[in-house]
Parts: sequence; C-alpha cells; structure tokens
Amino acid sequence: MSMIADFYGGKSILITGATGFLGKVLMEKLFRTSPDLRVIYILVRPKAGQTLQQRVFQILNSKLFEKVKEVCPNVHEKIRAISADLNQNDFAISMQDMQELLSYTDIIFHCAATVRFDDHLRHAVQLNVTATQQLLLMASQMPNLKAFIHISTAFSNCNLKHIDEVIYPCPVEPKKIIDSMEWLDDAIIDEITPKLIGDRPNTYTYTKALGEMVVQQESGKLNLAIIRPSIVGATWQEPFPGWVDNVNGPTGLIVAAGKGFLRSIRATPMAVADLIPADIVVNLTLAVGWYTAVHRPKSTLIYHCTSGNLNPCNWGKMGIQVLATFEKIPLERAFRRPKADFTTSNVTTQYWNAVSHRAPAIIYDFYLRLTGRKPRMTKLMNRLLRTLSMLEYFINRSWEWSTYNTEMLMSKLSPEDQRVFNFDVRQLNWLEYIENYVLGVKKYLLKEDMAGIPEAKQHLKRLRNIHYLFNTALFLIAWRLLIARSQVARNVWFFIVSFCYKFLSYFRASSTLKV
Ligand SMILES: CCCCCCCCCCCCCCCCCCCCCCCCCCCCCC(=O)SCCNC(=O)CCNC(=O)[C@H](O)C(C)(C)COP(=O)(O)OP(=O)(O)OC[C@H]1O[C@@H](n2cnc3c(N)ncnc32)[C@H](O)[C@@H]1OP(=O)(O)O
Ligand SMILES: NC(=O)C1=CN([C@@H]2O[C@H](COP(=O)(O)OP(=O)(O)OC[C@H]3O[C@@H](n4cnc5c(N)ncnc54)[C@H](OP(=O)(O)O)[C@@H]3O)[C@@H](O)[C@H]2O)C=CC1
Repeated sequence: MSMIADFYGGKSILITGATGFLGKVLMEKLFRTSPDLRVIYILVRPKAGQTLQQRVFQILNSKLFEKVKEVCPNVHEKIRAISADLNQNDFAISMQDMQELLSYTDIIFHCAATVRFDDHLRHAVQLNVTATQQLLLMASQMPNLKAFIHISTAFSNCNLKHIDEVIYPCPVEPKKIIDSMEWLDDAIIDEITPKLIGDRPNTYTYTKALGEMVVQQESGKLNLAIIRPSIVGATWQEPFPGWVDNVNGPTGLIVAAGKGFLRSIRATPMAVADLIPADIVVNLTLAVGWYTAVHRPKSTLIYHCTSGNLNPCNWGKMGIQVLATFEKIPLERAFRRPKADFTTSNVTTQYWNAVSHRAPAIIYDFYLRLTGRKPRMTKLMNRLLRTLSMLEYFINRSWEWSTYNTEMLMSKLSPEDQRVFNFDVRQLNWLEYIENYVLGVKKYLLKEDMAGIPEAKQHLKRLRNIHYLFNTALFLIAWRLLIARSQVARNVWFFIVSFCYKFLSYFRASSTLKV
C-alpha cells in the first residue's frame, strides 16, 4: 500500500498552473494514484476564445488522461475549475468560490508562473512574486491547510556556481520591488531592470528568486516547502514515455533541429545538461506534499530536483542522440535535413548563422515570392535565432546543485512509495530517454503519424539531392566566373582538363593492348 497515495485520498487539493505543462502531469498522477481524492480545484483563466469548461474538457480528453479515465471514470466530477486571473486583485475569484477554497483546501501546489525569459519586469513580478504573496495570504486563512508546495526553479540562483538547498537573499527586498512596480512607469522599470537582475540573465530567474524570498518571509504558521526543478523535459515513464506538449526549453530546439531549421548552436558540448523528466518532478512534488503535511518539518525545506550530480549527461551526448533518432524517425516536411553542430566562439556562431540559417531562409523566401506565395522563412529564422540567444546562457555553463533534502526524502519513503513515486534520477538511461523524448515530440506535440515515416524519409532523400544539385551548380557558376576573370584559373583549368584527357587516353590504350 502506498502511504503517499493513501494520504491524498479524500483530500481537497488546490493547483495553480494546472493548465501548464507540469500542472497537467501533476493532476494526471494525482487522479491516477489517488482516485478517491475529494476534489482538485484548479485556478484557470479563460484563454484564446475558450471558456473554462472548454479548457478543462480539452485537458481531460487529451491522450495524457487516457489511463486516468480507466481508474477514475468520474474524473470530470472531481475537477473543479475556478475562474481566476493571478494578475488581478484577489485573483478575481468570486466570493462564493473563494469561500469554498478557504473552507476546504487541504494542500496547495503553486505551479503557475510566467516562464518567459524576456517578460517585462512588471509582469514577471506580478505573477512570480505578488501572486505568490497573495496565495500565501489566502493559504493563511485556510483552517484545513496541511501543506503549501511552491514550485520554483533550480536556476533562481543561476548567478552562483554551487547552489545549496537554501534561500539566497536578493539585495532588494521583494516587498520594495512589489511596491515600486505599482508606481514606476514602464520606461523607468526598463532602465532599472538590468541593475536589479544583476548577474542573472533574465527577469524570469530573478523574479523566481524573489518568489522564494516571499515564501520564506510570509511563512507564518504554514507548512511550506519549495521544489526547484532544473530543465523540465518530456516524461520518462509515466503515464507513458515522451509526453510533452509545449516548446519550452529543449523541446523547441529539438523541433527546430528535426525540421532542419537549426543547423548550428552556440553550446559547450561538455557542459552538464541538467534535464529532469516531468514525471520525476511530479513524483517528488507529491512526495514532498505528503512529507510536509505529515512530518511537518520545523523549517521550510527546499528540494533540488536536478540530475547533474546524480546522473550527469552533457549537451554533446544529448545533441548526438537527438540527431541519431531523427535519422531513424524523421519529422515530416522538413525544411532541410536534420544536421546540426555545436559552435563555441562568437565568430563561428555569427558565420554559421549567416551561412546556415539566414542565407537558406532568404533563398527560400525568394523562391516563395517567385511562386506567388507569401515569404515567411526569414521571420521564422529570426525568431529561432532570438530564442537561441536566450537559451545560450544555460547551455554554455554547468552548475552544481546539492540534493541532501531530496535524498533524505527518498530514504524516508517505503519501498512501495519509492516505486510508485519514483524520483530517483539515477535509474534513468539518458540515451533511451532522449530517443523517447524525440519520438514524443513527433507524436504528441507535432501530432505526426508514425505511418508517415517512409514518406518523411523520401522527402529527406529529395532534399539531399537538391542539396547536391545546388552545391554543384554553385561550384560551376563560381568556377565559370573565376575562369572568365583570372589567367591563373584558366591555366589551372587547362592543366586539369589536359591531365584528365591524358589519363583517359592512357586507359583506353592499355585496354586496347590487352585485347
Ligand atoms: C562532443 C561532440 C559534440 C558534437 C555535437 C554534435 C551534435 C549537435 C547537435 C545540435 C542540436 C540538436 C538538438 C538540440 C537538442 C539539445 C540541445 C537543447 C538545448 C536546450 C537548452 C534549454 C535551456 C533551457 C534553460 C531553462 C532554464 C530554466 C528552466 C525554467 O525554469 S522555465 C522553462 C523554460 N522557459 C522557457 O523555455 C521559455 C523560453 N521562451 C521564451 O522566453 C520566449 O518564448 C522567447 C524564446 C523569448 C521568444 O519570445 P517571442 O515573443 O519572440 O516569441 P513567442 O514566445 O511568442 O514565440 C514565438 C514562436 O517561437 C516559438 N518558441 C517559443 N519558445 C521556443 C523555444 N524554446 N524553442 C523554439 N521555439 C520556441 C513559439 O512556439 C512561437 O512559435 P509560433 O507559435 O509558431 O509562432
Ligand atoms: N518548464 C520548465 O523547464 C521548468 C518549470 N519550472 C517551474 O514550474 C512551474 C510550471 O512550469 P510549466 O508548467 O513549465 O509552465 P507553463 O508555462 O507550461 O504553465 C504556466 C501555468 O501558469 C498559468 N498562468 C500563467 N499566468 C497566469 C495567470 N495570470 N492567471 C492564472 N494562471 C496563469 C498558465 O495558465 P494558462 O494556461 O492560462 O496560460 C499555466 O497553467 C513554474 O513555476 C516554473 O517556474 C521550473 C523549472 C523548469
């Protein structure tokens, strides 16, 4: 019997960010392992022309929830979507809904955040700091609350090289930042942003660090814990391998490499690629929820959910495996063949960006124009280059995260819980994981049919022939131009032609003699 699954039985659980990548995997696991839970409240905003109900319906009817429906057929009744916008005062939750949340919630998992690296500081503070503060305030009014689990990121202190499971204070107090965002105008915020974020690369990591400080400062009598995952990737095992549904982090680059847009990337092949599968993060999160509620540690514990110190893999190995998988299982309608390389210097990066990214995009757009279609490749390529520049910080450095609390928790679990809520990253085989990740990108994110693989391979062969033809034509044109302009080139050309002629004549003569 799993103690953790048993613990969540009959409980009312509040999840923020349940419509996000991690939130969905968390909900799925909760329903699958504790189908007798009372209710999961999710704070959802209407979005992209969809009502709340439509959003929930879409999630529950996705492939991710297929297994849940077998063990928990009444899952629709156990999920209660509450209209909320975390950017608004009191989250714009109705009085009635608020009353229900305050009265019944047993556990909170706070996953919602803006994960955009380039978000305006005002917005990032609003969601990653102020909303966390408000949620803690709400939590303090919940008589039945047993644990509040805050999802942060292992990169909240990426300005340090070695990171312990402690909160590192930022120079300016979060409360001062929250206050100042209320009265400073955008132009001034833009001006002070670089000074505030200091040696962090973006507003995301900075505001996540502030969010942790808020959790510590507002803890009061609450049972709190913070989880810091590193780069969350597709699922490893549960509910099935390779599930992913957004382009954040490495996923977008895997798509770009598979479609042949990404040909070169400024990365350090030997740098540790601290990826962590989403199901490992979720298993740890649920184990932490149980431990925090039942064992009530005296202080707020921080858990690193990282792979680097227990089972390291580097970007070079991952990149090679990504490309090897695309050899066997290519994506459909690729722009070019999947063939990418790492560069390490700025100069070579600029060179390959011009030759391998911008030039083919310009040529393709020219072709689109000629055939009466709207050019789009240059725009797409510029976006990719912008994304690459944002991610570069993370693929050219290595960090060390200590994992004492995470390992301590593992030792507290029963053998059954260690199996059902497995977060032991040492058991993960990277090559197998990456292959399933790439397959998952094809199947679940791009929704490509496996039956289309032969056609995709044919398409790549055609691209290879076009590539050879193009290079030969380019060479002949360049050579023709050179011959027209240079006596030396003409002499070399004359020498090569006469050499070939003599060579052929010699062979013809010797074969005639043999006869
Ligand atoms: C030893 C020998 C070596 C030899 C080697 C040889 C082999 C060579 C192999 C080459 C490579 C092979 C494949 C590569 C595989 C592995 C390498 C992967 C490296 C990955 C590094 C990831 C690092 C992540 C670090 C994360 C740290 C923190 C983690 C967290 O806590 S939070 C989660 C992370 N958050 C994000 O990822 C958000 C990032 N996104 C943004 O901030 C923004 O979207 C943006 C990038 C700034 C772009 O903003 P815009 O306003 O310009 O655009 P918008 O958001 O509207 O999107 C526009 C379109 O772009 C698409 N898109 C968005 N994000 C990505 C993305 N990450 N990748 C690709 N595309 C993306 C988006 O979908 C839009 O498209 P549209 O809908 O079609 O318009
Ligand atoms: N993905 C990763 O690599 C990592 C993620 N993390 C952390 O994990 C958590 C979850 O990340 P992930 O699932 O990847 O992120 P997603 O971007 O996939 O999900 C973010 C969630 O927050 C919700 N949200 C955003 N703004 C609001 C708002 N104003 N009101 C209500 N809800 C809102 C989104 O709702 P909507 O669907 O309406 O947009 C969505 O459900 C975050 O705290 C993140 O910092 C940490 C390390 C790595």
